[in-house]
Amino acid sequence: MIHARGLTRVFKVKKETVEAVRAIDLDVAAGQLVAFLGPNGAGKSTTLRMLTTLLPPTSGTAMVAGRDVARDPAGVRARIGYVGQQHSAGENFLVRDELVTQGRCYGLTTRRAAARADELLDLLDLKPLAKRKPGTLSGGQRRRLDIALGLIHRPDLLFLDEPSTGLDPKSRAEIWQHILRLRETYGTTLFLTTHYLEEADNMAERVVIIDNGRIIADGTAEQLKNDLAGDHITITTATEQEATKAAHFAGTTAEGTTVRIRVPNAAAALPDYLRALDSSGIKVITAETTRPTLDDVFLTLTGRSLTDDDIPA
Ligand SMILES: Nc1ncnc2c1ncn2[C@@H]1O[C@H](COP(=O)(O)OP(=O)(O)OP(=O)(O)O)[C@@H](O)[C@H]1O
Repeated sequence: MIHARGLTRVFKVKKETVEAVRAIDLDVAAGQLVAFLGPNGAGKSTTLRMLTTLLPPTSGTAMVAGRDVARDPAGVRARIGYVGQQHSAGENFLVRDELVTQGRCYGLTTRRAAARADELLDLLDLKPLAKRKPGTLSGGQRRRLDIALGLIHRPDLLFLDEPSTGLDPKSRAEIWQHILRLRETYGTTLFLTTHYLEEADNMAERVVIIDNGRIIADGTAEQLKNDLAGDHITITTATEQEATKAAHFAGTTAEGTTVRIRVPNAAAALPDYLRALDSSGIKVITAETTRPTLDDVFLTLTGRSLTDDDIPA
């Protein structure tokens, strides 16, 4: 559904050159749900804008929904939907009328546009709001309308830029329910960016991480966590000397009275580690095991946290 090779975008701002996206290769199969992650300024939006024909690549190629983004942008646009960070509905029409009007813009007959509007109002639980103006909807309702508008022409592939950002936790959960439901109903391929790592971890079947314009990891969340981060065992001891000794056993260093070690399977490794410490006379006060997060994956790869807002663009 997406095949990009050497996709690159360079911006020239006065005398400065910004390499926003650097020669990325990306293949997404039909029906996949891919979460595209990266810190601020990593190149997510620029990639999305190139794949959706909103921005021409500086070099490289991309076939999206079977069409070339450079040679046949109109063909790409007819086959994809794009839900950007800005709202897609104006304020002039009521919700259902907006859907019908945008359907007509895609060349649907009034009858077919109306039928499609009703189908989407149903799918996205917007039926009771059909006669409201978009400006009167809540944030979550408005986002559902944006998604409905992105789907009006039955695209095979839907791009969503930060679909859950700015919503309260309940509305975020609802948006995800709807995203999963539309995938189940239509088999739509979904490519989305998100800042919420737990969402990517729980919902996406594939996670692609971009940093500094380059793809640095690509796989299922489980694969990435197992291969690149591993489990952790954290113990605390009564004294710093004991912690230093306990850390030495595991080939690491202690922080005060805390020792944190990385192992492939923490639940299996913990009993042996505790026995070894016990037989050396080291008294362990607390012990816990933790599974890694996608942030641990990013930390391993870059030495920085994905959730760190201070990461320079
Ligand atoms: N029109 C532009 N002119 C100059 N530089 C740009 C332009 N658009 C993006 N950039 C730069 O390209 C880099 C990538 O930006 P992009 O918006 O793709 O990042 P992002 O990963 O989407 O970030 P965020 O999560 O903050 O939206 C940044 O350094 C940004 O400042």
